[in-house]
Amino acid sequence: MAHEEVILLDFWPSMYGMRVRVALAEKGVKFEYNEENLAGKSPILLEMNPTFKKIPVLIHNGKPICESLNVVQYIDEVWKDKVTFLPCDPYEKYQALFWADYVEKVFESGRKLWMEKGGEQQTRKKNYIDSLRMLEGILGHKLYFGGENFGFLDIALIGICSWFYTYEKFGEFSTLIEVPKIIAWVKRCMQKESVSKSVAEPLKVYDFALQIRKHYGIE
Ligand SMILES: N[C@@H](CCC(=O)N[C@@H](CS)C(=O)NCC(=O)O)C(=O)O
Repeated sequence: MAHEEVILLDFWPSMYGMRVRVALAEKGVKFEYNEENLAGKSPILLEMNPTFKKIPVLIHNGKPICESLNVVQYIDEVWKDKVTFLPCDPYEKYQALFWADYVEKVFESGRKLWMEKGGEQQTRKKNYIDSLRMLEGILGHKLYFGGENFGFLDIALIGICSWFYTYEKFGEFSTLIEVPKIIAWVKRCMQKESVSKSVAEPLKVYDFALQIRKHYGIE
C-alpha cells in the first residue's frame, strides 16, 4: 500500500488496546502510538470516537475505526498480504467471532474480581474461572485457538495474560492450577514477538489496579 498514516489511540493496561497492538504487530504495520489519559480525554479521542469516547481507536489515513474486535477485523482485511486472522470457511469464521464476543464476559468477570468489594468474592471467582474453563475446552489440544496458527480468538483473548496476576491476588487462586492449558497457551503466544512486545507487564498492571481501587475507595 502507498504511504499511509496509522495512529493508535490507546491506554497501556487496556486488554482491548492490546488486541489492536498485537494485530498491528502481527501484520507488521508501523503505527504511531498515542497514549490517552482517560481521566482527561484528548480532543482527538472525543473527535474520533464521539459515540463511546473509548480507546482503542485506530486512525487510518485520518479516518477512525472504533471497537477493538471491529478494529482487528479491519486490520485483517486491509493488510491482507501477511498472516490472516479469520478463517475463510464461513462456519469457522463465525465460530471465531462468536467466541471472541464471549471473551467480553471473561474480561467482565475478571474486572469484577478486582473492582468490586463485598461478600460475593467466591461467586465472582467461580464465575471468572468457569468462563476461562469454557475457553479452555474450546482450545482443546490445539496449539492456538486458531489451530496451527495464531488467529482472531487468540488476539481477542491474549491481553488477559497481563491481568492474571491481578486477578490471582484479588481472587486468591492460581490460574496455573485452575486452567493449566490456558497458561500453556499464554506461554506459546508469548514466544511471538508480536505478543510479548505488545502486552503490558503484569506487576505494573497490578500496581495500576491498586491505584484505581484507592482512587475509588475500594479497600
Ligand atoms: N468494547 C470496547 C471496550 C473499550 C473500553 O472499555 N475501553 C476503556 C479502557 S479499557 C475506555 O476507554 N474507557 C474510558 C471510558 O469508559 O470512559 C472495545 O472493545 O474497544
